[in-house]
Amino acid sequence: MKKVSVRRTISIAFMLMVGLFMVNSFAFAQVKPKIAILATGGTIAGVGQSEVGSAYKSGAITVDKLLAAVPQINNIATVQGEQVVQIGSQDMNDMVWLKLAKRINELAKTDVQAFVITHGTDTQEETAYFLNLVLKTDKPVVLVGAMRASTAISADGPKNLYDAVSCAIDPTSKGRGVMIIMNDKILGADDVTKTMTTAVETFACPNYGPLGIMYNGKPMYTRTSMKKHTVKSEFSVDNLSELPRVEIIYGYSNVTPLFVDAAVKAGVKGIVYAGVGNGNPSTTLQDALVSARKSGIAIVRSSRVFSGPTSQFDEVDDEKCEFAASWYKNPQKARVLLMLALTKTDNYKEIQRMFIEY
Ligand SMILES: NC(=O)CC[C@H](N)C(=O)O
Repeated sequence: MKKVSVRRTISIAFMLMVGLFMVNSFAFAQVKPKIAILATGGTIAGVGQSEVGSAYKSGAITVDKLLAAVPQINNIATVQGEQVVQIGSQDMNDMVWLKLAKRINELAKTDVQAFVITHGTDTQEETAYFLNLVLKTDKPVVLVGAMRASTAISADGPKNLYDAVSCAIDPTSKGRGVMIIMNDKILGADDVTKTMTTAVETFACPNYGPLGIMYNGKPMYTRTSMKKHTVKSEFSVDNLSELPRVEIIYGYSNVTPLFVDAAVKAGVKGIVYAGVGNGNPSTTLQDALVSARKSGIAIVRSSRVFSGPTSQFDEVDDEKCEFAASWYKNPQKARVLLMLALTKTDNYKEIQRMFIEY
């Protein structure tokens, strides 16, 4: 009788342990968040001629190879990789933006919990800002790149990619708008820009400061963006098959209306003027921009100066000229916002409102 009950106790204990193990491993499998990594190319996928030289080809390796270099990611997330394009980001264009945005909006409706986009650094800030304005999700979306090719000594891509995944799967990253992770920093799409051509420490938010830092694989946030983005944005790519054409024209001393005239002739819908100082055009340039405006082209004044606002009511009478001032948007981000603004309106007052809100 005693023997039977001892045996029974042992077998019950054994079954309990097996049960516990199964529940545990099931729970563990459940805990790993599902993440989509959308690859577009860039130096992070770059292959160099040597480990020490700077010459390399960007976008040379695929998403699978990229992920194979960082097996640690499999410990923290279940990854679904997709190769969207395989380009240097100097070749990024509106069509890829629309494709990327539509794909993320579609995946956001599934059980994918977060998104990481690998991207070349040259135009990474523009893609980030575009997505920030058109994605209809509060699931975390993080762009990541590298300054050193994957074959270089001390390649920065693997750590940046691990940080990007860690940031994206963290519950505190929800609803913060699109972010860029580079070199331990978490940078908001509304302000982030590339500040040095070759350095690893190149991305910064010159006006608002970073959103936080990555520390031991965890995001430590110190700031939240006050600008409208993602689910609160009025812009949508749902019915768009192309974007209105907007060109950027650069300001300098002795500038002539040559490029404004060319833009008008080419039939652009908007011009961003990267003016000197507080977005100032020369007298002749201003006349050319006013006549472009009169012909129906939207004009936004921005600045070639690295930081600070291009503010209204300074040396240019924006009301009289029917211009909008870009405030904290640099010319390349101003172009993104103006393209989306033009999908809604060409009223300069409305466009000005958007430049204040986004
Ligand atoms: N560091 C980089 O990613 C630059 C490589 C390339 N020009 C690109 O932007 O894709």
